[in-house]
Amino acid sequence: MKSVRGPVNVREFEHAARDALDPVFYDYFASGAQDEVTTAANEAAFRRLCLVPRVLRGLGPPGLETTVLGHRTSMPLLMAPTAFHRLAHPGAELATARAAAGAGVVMIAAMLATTAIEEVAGEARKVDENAALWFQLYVQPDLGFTEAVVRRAEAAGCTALVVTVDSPALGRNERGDRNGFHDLPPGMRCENLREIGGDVRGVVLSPEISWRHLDWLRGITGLPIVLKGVLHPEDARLAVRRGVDGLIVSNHGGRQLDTTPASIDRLPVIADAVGGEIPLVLDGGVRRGTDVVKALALGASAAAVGRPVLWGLAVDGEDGVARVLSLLRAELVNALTLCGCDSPLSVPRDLVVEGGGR
Ligand SMILES: Cc1cc2nc3c(=O)[nH]c(=O)nc-3n(C[C@H](O)[C@H](O)[C@H](O)COP(=O)(O)O)c2cc1C
Ligand SMILES: O=C(O)C(=O)c1ccccc1
Repeated sequence: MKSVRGPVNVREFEHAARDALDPVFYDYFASGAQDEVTTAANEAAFRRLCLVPRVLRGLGPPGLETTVLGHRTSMPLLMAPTAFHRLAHPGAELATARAAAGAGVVMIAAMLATTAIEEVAGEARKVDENAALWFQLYVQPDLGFTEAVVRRAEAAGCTALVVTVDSPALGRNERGDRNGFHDLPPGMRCENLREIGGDVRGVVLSPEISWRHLDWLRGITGLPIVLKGVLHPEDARLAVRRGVDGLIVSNHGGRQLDTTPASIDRLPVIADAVGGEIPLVLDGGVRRGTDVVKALALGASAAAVGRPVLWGLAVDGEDGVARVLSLLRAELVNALTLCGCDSPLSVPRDLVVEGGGR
């Protein structure tokens, strides 16, 4: 039998990416904060959770199409925002955007991208004129600058703002310290930060950012606002009360506060707190179709992937990202079928039990 060339799952993509990348850049992508307890916990938690399939349900093949925040998506998987795609591949965010648009999934473009949001949006639209692009924002104490960035995202046609709220300071990245990696290499800039010179060191992750800034943001833009990085049910309740449109249950891939719980382990309490009022997206450690099914069962409308996209990009640019997305799509079809589910909306809570649970 002819063997398949290239990685056959996300884990193999990571290994291939490690071979392809400058070790300093690989460390930047792979690392978590401090002891990387949370980064490891995210994946470990999915392995601990078990699926209990239903049988003889007589269903057809599952359809994966669904909506998140009113946006149609070809599957319940989004691209989480990640900074600095140019470190992975010269195609950078343009390659990622083409792959996302080609696969019909929402790309959440990072404020700290190495390609301008206008160019990313233009490229996505060449592939699919209805391609969905959301914009991730770090609210800056300089509100004038923050507003300028929001206006650029709006003008580029982004259809939601993802406000990252788990970053009142930057997590302590010790691999970066060891490697002396604190700035982009020459020739690379944060193209959404042109107004402040394009230097990532100009970005302020400030503990002064508060719900008042959210109210201000609500007042200056009509875009739906999604908070990224909520882990406490009380914050989820406050978000609903403040008119937030969606939440990403996330610990930033373990890159901010180390020793937070695995994000999938927080999903049930957050889902209880919001009671279906607003959609939830889960990210952190999603590496398999079965992981997506677990997130759906525990209350998410969709999951999102960060590093898997970067591994695909590092291995083969747009084609590598496209391959990662198609592997996850095929795994998701297979997992839903084996679970006895025919759509992302019909994944019951009792499909998931703790390891050894009843
Ligand atoms: C290299 C890298 C850069 C990231 N940059 C950002 C960022 O600029 N803004 C943000 O909100 N989250 C950022 N994240 C966090 C991701 O959006 C996401 O929460 C996380 O990667 C999910 O975990 P996973 O990598 O295990 O899929 C970054 C993650 C990585 C790995
Ligand atoms: O690396 C990250 O996870 C991230 O969000 C970030 C934050 C500030 C500067 C560069 C990247």
